Order: sequence, then structure tokens, then C-alpha cells
Amino acid sequence: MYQLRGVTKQYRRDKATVDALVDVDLTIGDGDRLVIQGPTGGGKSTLLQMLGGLDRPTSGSIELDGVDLAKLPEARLTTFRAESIGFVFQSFNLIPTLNAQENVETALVPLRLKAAERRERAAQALESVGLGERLGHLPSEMSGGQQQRVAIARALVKNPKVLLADEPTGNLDESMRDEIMDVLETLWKEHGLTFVMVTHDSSIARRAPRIATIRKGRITLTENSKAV
Ligand SMILES: Nc1ncnc2c1ncn2[C@@H]1O[C@H](COP(=O)(O)OP(=O)(O)OP(=O)(O)O)[C@@H](O)[C@H]1O
Repeated sequence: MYQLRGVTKQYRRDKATVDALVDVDLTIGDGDRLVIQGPTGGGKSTLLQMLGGLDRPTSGSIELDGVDLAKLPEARLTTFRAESIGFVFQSFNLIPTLNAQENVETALVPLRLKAAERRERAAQALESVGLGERLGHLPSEMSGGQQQRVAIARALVKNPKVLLADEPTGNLDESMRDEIMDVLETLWKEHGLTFVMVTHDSSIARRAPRIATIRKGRITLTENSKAV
């Protein structure tokens, strides 16, 4: 479970200070699905980065299962990210010279598994996103939707507790968008993940049971009875 208390993030730009997050309190239960939406520059990505331990708050605490990520030494934060957090981004961030299988395997390198186990788990993860036939394909040989599926397999191959997605459908057309949302929602259910997703797309936001809206760094939470 995530417990954020009084989270503030300020960036300095030249002599000005930007308040990206202002006194954010937020609890996210295990297995919850939360969408973060709001106007551009509101603080959505900043909040996601805090949840993933990619950046630290200026003040406040970000506890995951009682461990405050804000205070974790850098080396432990890196291990925590490698083991517990799966990230999916708008621009798939695949390595162009590696095939699908090798891209997925990169997520297992920090876990020091044997090569054979890495290969097997990567193949299974690709199978679970419907790409079992494309293990040897390079990113340039796949559609945007397929590349995002590889990125999802890479995020989930390590069996993380949490999946964080920043505009995962932002670079996709409408049919691929629905396809990727179906994949993400199925995996969320199957793996019992805690799933937090940033989106600009209100038709996607409406599918989630809880919606956090961030404006000028301040958060408002809404329960959504029409979630799917
Ligand atoms: N590394 C940084 N240095 C300085 N300012 C930053 C940095 N990252 C974000 N900001 C500022 O913090 C504020 C929040 O940015 P953030 O990227 O979290 O917003 P967002 O809601 O995700 O926006 P978008 O929808 O455009 O991606 C913005 O004013 C942004 O310019």
C-alpha cells in the first residue's frame, strides 16, 4: 500500500521556483487501479515519478508498505525499482538493436537470474501479451501497438508489485489504444497489480474506479461508479 503524506515537489528554473506538487496526501491500496489526469503541466508525471522512486520529493513522505522512498539511499532505491516497479511510457523506450525477447530480458538483468531462466521468463511474458510468435522481431519490424506490448512485457516480466504507466496510449491510434488498454486491464487483474496510469484521454480515465485530478500541483480524488 502507498501512503503519501504532505508531498511537495519544487523545481528550480533559473531564479524561479515551480511548485509541481503541493501538499499531496494520497493512499493507494494493494491491487487498486488509479488514473491520474489533469491539465498539461499540472504535475501528473511528477507524481508518477515520485511513486516509482525515479525522483524524490522536496518534502513529505512516500511510503510503500511502510518503507519511505523519500529517505531510501540511492542504491536501495535502484534495487527497489528493479524488483518492485514496472514502468510503461508513451514512447515505448525499446532498444532498437535488440529484438523483442532481448528487450524484455533487459528488465531481468539486475535480478541476476541465469540466462536460461531469463530467456524462458521473457518468452512467457511476450506470450502473455500476445507476441509469442514475434520473439525475434526488432522494434522497427513491429507496429506501435506491438512495440507497446513488448514494453508491457518488459515491465511485467519481473513480477512487480506496482505498474506505473505514463500516457501508455499517447502515441497510438484509437483501435490500438483500446487494444493496449484491454491488455493492461487484463494483466492488472491477473497479476493483482497496483496500477497507476497518467492519461490525458478522458474516455480512458472513465474506465478506472478512482480518478485523481492534479491541477497546479494539487490533487482531488473522485470515486467513479461507472468503472469497467
Ligand atoms: N525537471 C524539471 N525541471 C524544472 N521544472 C520541471 C521539471 N519537471 C517538471 N517541471 C515542471 O513541473 C510542473 C509539472 O510538470 P509535470 O511534467 O509533472 O506535468 P504533467 O501534468 O505531467 O504535464 P504534461 O501533461 O504536459 O505531461 C510543470 O510546470 C513543469 O514545467
